[in-house]
Amino acid sequence: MTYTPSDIQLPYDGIIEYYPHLFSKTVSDEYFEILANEIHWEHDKIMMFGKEIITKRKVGWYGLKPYEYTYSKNTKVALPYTEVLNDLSKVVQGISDTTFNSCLLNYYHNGEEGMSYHTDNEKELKPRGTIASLSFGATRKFSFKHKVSKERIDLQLENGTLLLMKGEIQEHWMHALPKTKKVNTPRINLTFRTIID
Ligand SMILES: O=C(O)CCC(=O)C(=O)O
Ligand SMILES: [Fe+2]
Repeated sequence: MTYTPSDIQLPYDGIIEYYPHLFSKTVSDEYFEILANEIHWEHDKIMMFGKEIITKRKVGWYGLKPYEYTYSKNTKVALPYTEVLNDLSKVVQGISDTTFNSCLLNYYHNGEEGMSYHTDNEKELKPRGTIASLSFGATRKFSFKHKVSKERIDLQLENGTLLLMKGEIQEHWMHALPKTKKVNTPRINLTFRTIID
């Protein structure tokens, strides 16, 4: 099966590929349930204004090896892929023509949980490596903001959507999952990544 991305693009300095309905609603709902139940979800610790904060959002970190991943001065050791993570990894690898070895998962209980502007440029990651982001559950707005021009591009990430972030994008564009009072249901996001071995 070949998949065609939508024609949504960043105007310059990086590439996205956006696949609005990679999975049907039925299949996506099944993935949501399995991931909600089987992932070892933990609250995340981040540094904010020099203080350690425990997020309401929960995270999971999985890999083909027990990779260590440090962000905001917090180190996590990857758990082994589950069967579903293995299946999803194969699907996104086929579409993106990339080999991933790890997956960061985020569980947002509702719209009051989000992620502020950042780039996925941790030193463990392969430079300019593609990142594949799968979304299940509630539709949420996802925003890109250019570091210099401040131009903003918004997408809606629906249940069963795939977003690829490619090339130099992390050097020039930040991304965020803005908080919103309009969403009362949970969302799970998976970002498949390549850690340098
Ligand atoms: O939940 C999302 O869509 C974004 C997650 C994200 O940016 C990250 O995990 O680095
Ligand atoms: Fe990110």
